[in-house]
Amino acid sequence: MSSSFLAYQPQASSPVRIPRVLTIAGSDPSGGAGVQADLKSIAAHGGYGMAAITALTAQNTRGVRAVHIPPADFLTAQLDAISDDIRIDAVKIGMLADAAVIGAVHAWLERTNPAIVVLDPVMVATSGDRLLQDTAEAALQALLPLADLITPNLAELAILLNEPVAADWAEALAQGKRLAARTETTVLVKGGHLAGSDAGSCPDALINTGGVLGQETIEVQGDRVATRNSHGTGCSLSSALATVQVRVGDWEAALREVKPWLQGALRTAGSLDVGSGNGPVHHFHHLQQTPAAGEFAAHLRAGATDDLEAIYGLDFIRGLSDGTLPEKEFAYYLAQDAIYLNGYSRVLARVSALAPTEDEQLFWARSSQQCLEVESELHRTWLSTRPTASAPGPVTKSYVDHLLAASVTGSYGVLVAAVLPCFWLYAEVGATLHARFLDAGAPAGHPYADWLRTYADEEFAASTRQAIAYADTAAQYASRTERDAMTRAFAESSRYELEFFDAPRTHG
Ligand SMILES: Nc1ncnc2c1ncn2[C@@H]1O[C@H](COP(=O)(O)OP(=O)(O)O)[C@@H](O)[C@H]1O
Ligand SMILES: Cc1ncc(COP(=O)(O)OP(=O)(O)O)c(N)n1
Repeated sequence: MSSSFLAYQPQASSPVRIPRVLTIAGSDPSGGAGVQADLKSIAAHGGYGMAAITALTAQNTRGVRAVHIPPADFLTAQLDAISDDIRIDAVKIGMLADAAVIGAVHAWLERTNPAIVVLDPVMVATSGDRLLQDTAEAALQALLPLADLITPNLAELAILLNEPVAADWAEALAQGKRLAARTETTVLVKGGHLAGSDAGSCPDALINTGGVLGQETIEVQGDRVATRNSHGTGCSLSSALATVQVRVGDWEAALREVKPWLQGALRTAGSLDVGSGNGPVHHFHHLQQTPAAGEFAAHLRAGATDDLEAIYGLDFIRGLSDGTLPEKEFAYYLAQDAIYLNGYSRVLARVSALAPTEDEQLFWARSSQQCLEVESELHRTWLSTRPTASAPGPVTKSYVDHLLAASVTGSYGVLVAAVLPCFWLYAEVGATLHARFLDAGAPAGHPYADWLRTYADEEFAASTRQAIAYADTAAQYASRTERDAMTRAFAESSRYELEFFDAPRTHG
């Protein structure tokens, strides 16, 4: 047992390993804001989340349809049930709905005096719907001094000061200072709704007149993420700050940790594909470790290097290139290729069926059809004058079986990775062979000249680039486990590409 483990005792004064954070807020059934966002945000920062619900909203990403406020006594019952039993390391307060609810929260805070209180003075949703009755504003003002951190957006800051909304960042900071002075607490001024010449960035600033911060104003700059999926950013930010503050005990450090996370949550929000309005942010984006665009494709290509080198070293490839390949082996290769293409076409049809977008569905369906066309063209031309084996050889059979097995996993990404080497490695080998043929002066008597010329197909090269891009995108949406399975499926198919080129020598 480590000494730090022994030092840990579950007493009121003991160090906190997992912050127990209570959100007192409204419910958003669409999961993007309110307690639902808070609980995700708390969990995303390693906290244990609890929720006492102040109000039920009927809302989605397009707006709020209705609000139901249960009796304030019942909120008190929820709060007491928690504080009578559980040590609360931090409290985040969100939608308070009306004066009776605020009264219940006010009384409970005074009774329990939690160590950390973050108050997000939710008044109006971004959709424009009111989340606090205007008759409750005085009660809210009275609650502000009980918080350790207040996190108003620009509109809320203006209402709390009874002033017009700040026209720029400098004015917002001045308003923040006035609110901090009046409430004698720390204020986080948020730049999410900045307009005009300041709208290019998204700064936030901690302001405090009472010496809690290192300086009176601490600005943390941030890039503005171009997205409409910002539903619940305020809720997510305030509950994340409450959670991290338990661990680090310093508002500036907490903000510097949370802000990049929130930017990532905004950047990846679109991948959630939730709703048709202002969608939610992706609270758990950091767990997915999404690869950057092109990164996964580069990883696959690097993994195929050895197989490609081995392909170039094969007698079959050398013979095809310099024209010394025995005709019998070429015929075997063509016959097996035709059999393979038939199976491959069926697998591509399955990829099309699993595709998440219409563009991808069309691409794979077209590729499936083209495979059949190439197969019948092979029979009509190259194979019409050569004896053909109608049974699949052992490599052809194993390769197609591997693809069929990948197609029953049900994962689009795994299947795309499995079919990709037949595009990618084939296109690279083809381009190299064609270039070698041209470098040799395209000798007229070369027995495989016509075949080598087919490798100069720009349409196939373009399809290959598209297939690689689709695999790369699929990896960005995949879990780490699925990406590993994609890597394995690609590697196995690459190996079969190598064996397929060698099969005429070993089985032909
Ligand atoms: N488009 C954006 N890009 C980056 N950060 C943003 C964006 N919109 C909001 N934020 C950040 O989200 C947090 C919430 O800000 P804001 O939108 O002003 O509050 P609210 O969600 O309460 O209206 C702040 O840290 C702000 O800087
Ligand atoms: C139940 C509930 N609480 C709060 C909000 C407002 O969320 P917020 O994080 O301030 O951001 P917007 O979604 O308004 O941008 C809400 N909508 N519902």
